[in-house]
Amino acid sequence: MAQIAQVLVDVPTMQTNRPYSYQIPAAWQSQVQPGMRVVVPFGRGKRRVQGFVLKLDETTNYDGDLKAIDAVVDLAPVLNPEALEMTEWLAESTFSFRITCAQTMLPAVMRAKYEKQLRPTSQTSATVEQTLFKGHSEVPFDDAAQTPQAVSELLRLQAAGQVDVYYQVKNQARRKTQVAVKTTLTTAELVAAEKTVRTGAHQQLALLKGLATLNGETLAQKAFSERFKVSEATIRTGAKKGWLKKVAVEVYRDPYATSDIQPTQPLQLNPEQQVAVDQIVSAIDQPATTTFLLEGVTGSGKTEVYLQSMAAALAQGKTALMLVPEISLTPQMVRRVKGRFGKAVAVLHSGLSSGEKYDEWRRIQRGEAQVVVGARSAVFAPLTNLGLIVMDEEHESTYKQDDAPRYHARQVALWRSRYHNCPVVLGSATPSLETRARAEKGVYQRLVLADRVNQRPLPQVSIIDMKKEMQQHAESNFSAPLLVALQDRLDRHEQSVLMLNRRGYSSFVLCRDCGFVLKCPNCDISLTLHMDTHTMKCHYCGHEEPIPRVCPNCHSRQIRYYGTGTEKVEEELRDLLPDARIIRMDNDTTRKKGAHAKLLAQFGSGDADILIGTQMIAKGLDFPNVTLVGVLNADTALGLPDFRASERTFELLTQVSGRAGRAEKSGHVYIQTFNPDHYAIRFAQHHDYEGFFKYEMQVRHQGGYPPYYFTVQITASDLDEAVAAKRMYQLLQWLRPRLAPSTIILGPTPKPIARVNRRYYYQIVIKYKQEPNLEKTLTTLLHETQVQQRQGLQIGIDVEPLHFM
Ligand SMILES: Nc1ncnc2c1ncn2[C@@H]1O[C@H](COP(=O)(O)OP(=O)(O)OP(=O)(O)O)[C@@H](O)[C@H]1O
Ligand SMILES: [Zn+2]
Ligand SMILES: [Zn+2]
Repeated sequence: MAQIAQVLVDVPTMQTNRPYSYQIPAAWQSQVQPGMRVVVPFGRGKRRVQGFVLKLDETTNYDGDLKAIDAVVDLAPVLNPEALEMTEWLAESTFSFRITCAQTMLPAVMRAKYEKQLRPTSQTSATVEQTLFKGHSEVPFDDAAQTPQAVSELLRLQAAGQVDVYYQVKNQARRKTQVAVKTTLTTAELVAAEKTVRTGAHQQLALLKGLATLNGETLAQKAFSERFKVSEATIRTGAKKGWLKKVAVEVYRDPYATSDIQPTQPLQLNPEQQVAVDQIVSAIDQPATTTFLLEGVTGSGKTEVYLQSMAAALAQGKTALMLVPEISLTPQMVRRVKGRFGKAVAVLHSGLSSGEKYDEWRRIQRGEAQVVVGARSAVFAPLTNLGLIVMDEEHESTYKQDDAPRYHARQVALWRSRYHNCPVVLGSATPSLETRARAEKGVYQRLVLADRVNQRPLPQVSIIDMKKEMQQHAESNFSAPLLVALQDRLDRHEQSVLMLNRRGYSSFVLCRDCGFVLKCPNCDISLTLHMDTHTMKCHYCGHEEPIPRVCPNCHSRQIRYYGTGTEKVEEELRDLLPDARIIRMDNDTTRKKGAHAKLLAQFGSGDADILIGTQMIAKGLDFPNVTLVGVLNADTALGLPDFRASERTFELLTQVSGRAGRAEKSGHVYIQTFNPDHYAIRFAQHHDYEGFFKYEMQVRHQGGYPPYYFTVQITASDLDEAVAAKRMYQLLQWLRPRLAPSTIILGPTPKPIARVNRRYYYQIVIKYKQEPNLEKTLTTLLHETQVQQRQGLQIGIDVEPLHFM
């Protein structure tokens, strides 16, 4: 019998991938299994930490006395064998710690929370007692560590043994339970009990009759008292007399319980859809680990392809996972999947309360849900026997996590596909360049839906040159042609969508006369405005210059920060079109839970004529009566200091254009821009993804950017700017000799928003084609910087970062 457990411990300040051995107390030896969480003593003193059991051993080669496991948190493993194996791969490929990976796979409520407390020691001086503890036996660390000075003072006291930092494990996952009734008496005993009740006690008789119908099952107390018309007081009496027991039963919180989703039937596929479904289903049947790229124009019916392929997996007794960028933004998708698969569907996304998420997660873990729809972290859903993984809008950057482990859900999906031997479908109208390039090489199999369903044409797109418009209408957000089109839709009772691009607000300057954006002379990337230093900086190479007062290109004085808010746009539109009914969707109007879905439902039911919004309205919406789409400012994303700026702009314009004319009536799109000749805008005008792909690949090739190069970003942050900067320069010295001469290292440079949360950020970008030493070097870096983390400096490693800001 296993007596030793290998435990991955969670020590926030001293992470390691090496498991520690613990004795399993005799009483638990048959219970403890890999994948369970346990609480173990760690280090000296009374410190307790949480950990995951990785493995069981009969013996240990450790000589000393092994400490014993203190408590078992779970009654059954929370990480299955697949998840345990995945932590190892994920930690290696993202340069993070296994414990962080293990926790990422669980719903937030199940992650260990620690309360960090300061406690006095036997060596605490009287002054420290008075100033820090003020007579208390412990004080919260965060209260005491308000300033950098306070932190360094605490570190000094800790080093001198005057204070102890103490971590308290908290487990916050709570099941929701309900009181239910249950009887242990036989039918004969219940009948006998009836004789003991006086004849007038109708309620008690009803109670006994009711209990007799239960056949030993439990029934919620509320349902019981409604069904048999007995009061709670009578049930209490029954419990006293020993007729029944009150028990707590678990109930699931169902986030979609109140919604009225109509069941749907599979649609008759068109020939292109049929080809796609046939290919995918054949890979499910084989089974094969093929990765498909489903490249289908907006409104081509990709969703129906996903649904019918998923149905094929279910028909084989397998499960299906469908990833979507952010469900709260696309409530329509959840409805479609639930409509087709009903109760078999579990939904995981950030819009749910943590309790709801926990319940959905357990339904999946227990095999009660065969289909999972969810955002990024749903890629870890504990589905067994996977038959298909679908990733909708695969180009979306929300699939990449910003904090450690900095994983991309696509990478995890591909790993799981190999584990389960099942296909993956990556779907998009605008695939990421990386994905499309892989399909070109034959790594992914490309499936194309070239036409919209029912031969609907893609909308006509007009580009409006705002430099000319500005000369005529000065400061308006609306060009003359767009206004005419809006009025026209009002007259015809059709709907319009207006998008205001808020990405990259005011962080760059643009000439309103010639559209000029200031670029770095070395990198051909836009310079970013830094108001703190009043300079323009390049975030790739560090180049810096003063903010221009006149346009370097045309000498106009109309050079300014570009930007305008949704609220201002709404106001102006109400002036211009007083009769229009307008809905505004932005961060302000959608903060409340469910607000998104509500506003969209309102628009969908025809309660408004115009929907104004930020990027959040660009994607996935399928409203038949929308025939006009207007983009107020196509340029803001173009000005970002990021080599993906053109790709993002093309993608956004194509996606938002795709909202127009999806049903019988044809659509029209107006794109307002200061750069009417930019290739990203031209290709979007012609719905020409393939043309854009070829052109952009050349640009990337010339600039030495992905997918021709791999990139890794390393950031350092500290409360003290000098410490962060100095550490980055040391890091550069340390890295250079360890990496191949052909590898390019850019920086260090301060990050565009150099100071966030009182911390200063500096970054280095490594670009390489082949770098045999990378893995070893970065793993060493990860482990060595642990010591510095303790002193407040934080190092982050990001493989293939999606944002360079
Ligand atoms: N075979 C079909 N016959 C009839 N209607 C269909 C068929 N396939 C899909 N549709 C309908 O066409 C519309 C567009 O489909 P869908 O929303 O799946 O497009 P999409 O490719 O996901 O577009 P986008 O990329 O813009 O989100 C939907 O209303 C859908 O119900
Ligand atoms: Zn100019
Ligand atoms: Zn530069």
